[in-house]
Amino acid sequence: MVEEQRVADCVLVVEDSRAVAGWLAGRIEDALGLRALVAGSRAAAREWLHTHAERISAAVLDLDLPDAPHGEVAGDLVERQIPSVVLTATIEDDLRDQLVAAGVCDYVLKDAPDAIDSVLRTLHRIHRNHDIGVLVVDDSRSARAYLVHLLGRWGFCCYEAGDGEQALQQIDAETDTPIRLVLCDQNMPGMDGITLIRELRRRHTTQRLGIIGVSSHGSGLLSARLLKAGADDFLTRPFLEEELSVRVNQNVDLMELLREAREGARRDPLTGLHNRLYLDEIAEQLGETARRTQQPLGALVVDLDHFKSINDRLGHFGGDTVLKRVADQLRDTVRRADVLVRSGGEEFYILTLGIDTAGARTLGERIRNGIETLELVYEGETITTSASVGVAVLEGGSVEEALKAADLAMYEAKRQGRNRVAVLPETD
Ligand SMILES: Nc1nc2c(ncn2[C@@H]2O[C@H](COP(=O)(O)OP(=O)(O)OP(=O)(O)O)[C@@H](O)[C@H]2O)c(=O)[nH]1
Repeated sequence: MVEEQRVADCVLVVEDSRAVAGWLAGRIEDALGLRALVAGSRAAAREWLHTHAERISAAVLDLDLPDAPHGEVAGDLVERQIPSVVLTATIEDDLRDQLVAAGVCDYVLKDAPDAIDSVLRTLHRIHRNHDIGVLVVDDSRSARAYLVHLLGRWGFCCYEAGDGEQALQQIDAETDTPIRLVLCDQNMPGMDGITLIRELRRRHTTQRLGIIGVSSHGSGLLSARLLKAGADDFLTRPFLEEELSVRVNQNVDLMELLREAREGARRDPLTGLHNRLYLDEIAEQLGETARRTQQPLGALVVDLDHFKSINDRLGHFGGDTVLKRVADQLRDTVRRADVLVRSGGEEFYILTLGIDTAGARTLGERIRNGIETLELVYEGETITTSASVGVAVLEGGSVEEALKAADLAMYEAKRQGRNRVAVLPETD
């Protein structure tokens, strides 16, 4: 690792207009959940840098300050390797070149209608990038150093590999900041870029690992070959520093979106719990872990009683409120390692490893009691609810078999009068 990871939760806002600074600080705190440190002059900015440098994740800079009218403050930030975004009134080519050469990572036109959104997007990226490892693969030490330098401006945590073999080892090695993106040169002795990309892609999906191919010979055919081998994007040398940052950030954005979409598809939007799709995906592995480690697999099916009458009385919004509260209660009751799923409607599944029948019965009873004693008030009306809980513990069985048995037990609990726990098969 060549760049030290910075644990930081503040953004430095350097702006001499109090009104603009206050407004920016508010938006940063609301949108990003980061603390904004405000400085109205270069001297004040230096004071923050003196006392808080380790906590500053990024900075937003006004270049025209009473005690530094020519953007001198940018140098103070760059010197400390703090990624900076400049808010500027004009962006002539000269100024742009000057800013980029000074090491500023982005600039935003003050008067642009989406200026604040651009600043927030850039700050979000920088802050996020601190947790993203980028592996730079190139046989040229100076080419690697240049890329690492540019990526460091954007907060990335960089790793280096001098050839394909090293890159494959690095990808599989444990690192403090997992490698999520590879920048891979095409022309390397031994394994070339295309071969390495093919191998990386065989091992990892785009969602897990982004790959950008870098080539020195700008032929369209080579770019196409890099993409066909599995790269998500490519860069042709020589490139503008801005092109690199845009491509890298957009690829990381895409991975983030894919991850969010995937995660969202596996969550129930009402309660925020995992859903059936998630359970189906992990079921096989969970059963396999139970068998391999010879741990019993406990399944609990929790079904609310007479939930239809709650909907009939309170309407669907009222019913939804009850479901959310029950979900919170279940979340608070199970252990972090347990699997908790809203399987549909008013039914929830819990899967837990290494529990015996007595323990699972106790857990079922705790859940039943927690739901019965929930303090629920909806539109001034006090509501009570209860649940029937089916419990099954299998040794060496699958998740499906455990849930089937727990489901039968849940129906037995309903049959016996509801608001109770039933265990199947009865082994006690
Ligand atoms: N508010 C709300 N209701 C839901 C949701 N999903 C399912 N339901 C309702 O849950 C009720 C389930 O009714 P039933 O299957 O008859 O079960 P029950 O009334 O709980 O009766 P028992 O399970 O036999 O005790 C139905 O009225 C569904 O419309 C949801 O997301 N929100």
